[in-house]
Amino acid sequence: MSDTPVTLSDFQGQPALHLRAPDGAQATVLLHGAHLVSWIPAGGEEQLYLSPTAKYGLGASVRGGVPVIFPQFNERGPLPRHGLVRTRAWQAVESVRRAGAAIGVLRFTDDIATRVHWKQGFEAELTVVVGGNTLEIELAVTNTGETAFEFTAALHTYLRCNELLRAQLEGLQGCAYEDFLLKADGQQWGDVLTFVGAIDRIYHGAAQPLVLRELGRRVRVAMDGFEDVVVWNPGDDGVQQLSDMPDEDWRHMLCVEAALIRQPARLAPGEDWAGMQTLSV
Ligand SMILES: O=P(O)(O)OC[C@H]1O[C@H](O)[C@H](O)[C@@H](O)[C@@H]1O
Repeated sequence: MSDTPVTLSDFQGQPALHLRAPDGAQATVLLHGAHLVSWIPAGGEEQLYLSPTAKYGLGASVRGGVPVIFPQFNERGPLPRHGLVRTRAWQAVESVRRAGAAIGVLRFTDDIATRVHWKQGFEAELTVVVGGNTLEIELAVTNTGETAFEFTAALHTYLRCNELLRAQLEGLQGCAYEDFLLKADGQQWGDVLTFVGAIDRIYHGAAQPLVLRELGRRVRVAMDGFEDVVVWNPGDDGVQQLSDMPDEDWRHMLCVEAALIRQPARLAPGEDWAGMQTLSV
């Protein structure tokens, strides 16, 4: 029904929450991984990149949208790459409309499969708020166990680009970064980052918001609670190693990830943490 803010729908054969604000702004979140796969601002067009050859279903990590990374970023620790929750089913726990926005909340609780890798009790909650020209994504984590734990995390957002080679990312001036490809540290001198191919950097201490700009459009990316920003694109060579992305598509996406990597968060039993990424056009 058109005035229902959130409906359970089907996306590529997967159960998904479809959020629709009164002004027509929309977002779609798979229960699998609490993975956002689409965001269309009011009166606008799709702002996220989603690979047309993405894989879905049991155990798959979806190429594009917003993967939720927790409790370990990449291979920086003993756990599976990018953690334990992006390939698991979450539960839809709440859907409401407030102040012109549609809101969906999904939850994941530790289980026997996560405890095989990580013995901690935890609850992760993803809240998605869509309305007008804005999308808010909040990740909250609670330590529900008996012992303290540390974690790293990210909202691994794939922004859509018309042409990456003519796009620029602004707002990282002065930030220190770790370059994963060059295995070197650096510092961003100019305010404008442009792209010629692969990039994989973790920036620290970003001024906010960042702006991804290209001819005729721009997307702002603000962060709260996430201290790092990962900027990733596989480039021409790297994309050929990805079985779930067409070769030419590296020019149509840029990951600008709200991340917590350099300084992991530590939660004592009963404590919680939350971080938010806000996208706006
Ligand atoms: O292919 P995935 O496991 O989804 O990882 C995709 C990318 O994620 C992050 O951006 C990392 O910084 C990259 O090193 C990694 O290649």
